[in-house]
Amino acid sequence: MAAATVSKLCSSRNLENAKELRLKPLQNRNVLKLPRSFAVHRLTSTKVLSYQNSKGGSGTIYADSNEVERPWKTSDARLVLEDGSIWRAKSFGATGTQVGEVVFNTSLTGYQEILTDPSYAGQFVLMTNPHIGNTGVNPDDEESSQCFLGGLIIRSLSICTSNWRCTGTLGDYLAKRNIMGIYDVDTRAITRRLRQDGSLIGVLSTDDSRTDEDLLEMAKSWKIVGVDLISGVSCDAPYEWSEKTDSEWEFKRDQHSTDKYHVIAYDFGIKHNILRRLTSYGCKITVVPSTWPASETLKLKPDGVLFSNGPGDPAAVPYAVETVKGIIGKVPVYGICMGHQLIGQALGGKTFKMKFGHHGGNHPVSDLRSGRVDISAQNHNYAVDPASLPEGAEVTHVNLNDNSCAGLAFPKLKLMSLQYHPESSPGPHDSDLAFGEFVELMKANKV
Ligand SMILES: NC(=O)CC[C@H](N)C(=O)O
Repeated sequence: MAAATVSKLCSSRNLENAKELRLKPLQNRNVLKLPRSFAVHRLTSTKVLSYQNSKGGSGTIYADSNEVERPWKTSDARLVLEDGSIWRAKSFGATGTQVGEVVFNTSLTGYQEILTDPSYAGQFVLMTNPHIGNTGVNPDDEESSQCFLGGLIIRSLSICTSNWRCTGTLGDYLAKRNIMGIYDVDTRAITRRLRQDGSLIGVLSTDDSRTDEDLLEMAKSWKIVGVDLISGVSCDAPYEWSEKTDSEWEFKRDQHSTDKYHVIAYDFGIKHNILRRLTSYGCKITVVPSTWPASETLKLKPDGVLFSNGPGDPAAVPYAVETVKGIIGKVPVYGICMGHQLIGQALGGKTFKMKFGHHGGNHPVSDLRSGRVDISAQNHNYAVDPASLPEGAEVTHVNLNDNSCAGLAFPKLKLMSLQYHPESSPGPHDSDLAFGEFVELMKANKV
């Protein structure tokens, strides 16, 4: 059908009150020009235009996406998943081609803290909250000095920012850090696919010269299991940390210890808020690289040792497990996420890869000792198998969504660990008291 015929059809008297008009694919022109009397309201999907004409009639026109002239960008990026599915999207941030594991995160807020969480190295984060970018970015919400993740996948990119702390847009922020982002993609459908089939590797590309088959091959041949990712995100040399939570955000003003406990914090990809919360609880912290020997740590005679969060497969970093083995039983220790998994292995237990993991700020966790339920922030794809743990190790917390192990203690070894994030950032603060528990563990060991 030629464009002229389409115009005639649209403006014909018969159609003035029409509610729906279906167009066959245009053969001669690739642009559909609507007659003046039709003001296009919006493009509700790539195939649907809603309109209102000057006579008060309104309705919907269906057309093939590349036959409609639109004032905004058409899809210029592809996400090719290892199952062969291809998702067309629009790009923002950096351009290029990137491979990674796709995980979905159910947090409603905190995208900047998620982007700077080093535990996402090697992964694309898909936000299930459809509206992202509305609060822009600011200098205070950084959880590390860099974005280590592979890319960001969102449904809708906010066209404006509104927040009193905002100093820039999400798009500019990602472009500056060379991180790819895509939007206008069906994030619900991808999430359902991941929930059904488990984690999938994907390739994001804005490069038209790469074929779908080429990108699929790239996705299929890439591996994340068995790869040491912590060495790529850890610091190079030890450093001191002394920054507390900013007084504006501090919510437990009077309860913190005034004693100073010296904590050595192993940086497997540590989030700043773990360091801030420990400092607020009265700790003096020395952060050390992932390869820092246990003997050097013990020489410093710390009051306690923290094993941090970090990306990737805990079974792929035997050197870190050896370090943990060399320290537990000698000083009080606290493990968070990757740190918890390494402790599990150091005790002789096993870790396994979950179907699609836990990522989000709304996971219920039960403390089996008190019966208390916390809503927690989580970000992990692996878990400790409690059945593999030796006698003396106790499961202290379980995730109420799937009963997986969410916390461990070994009182004789003065050891505690959590699979989730008591420091939140982003997420609820319910489990903040765990930092106090660690301080109590160090206190009891001192007297
Ligand atoms: N946040 C973390 O420390 C993640 C732990 C580990 N890399 C996992 O995915 O299970």
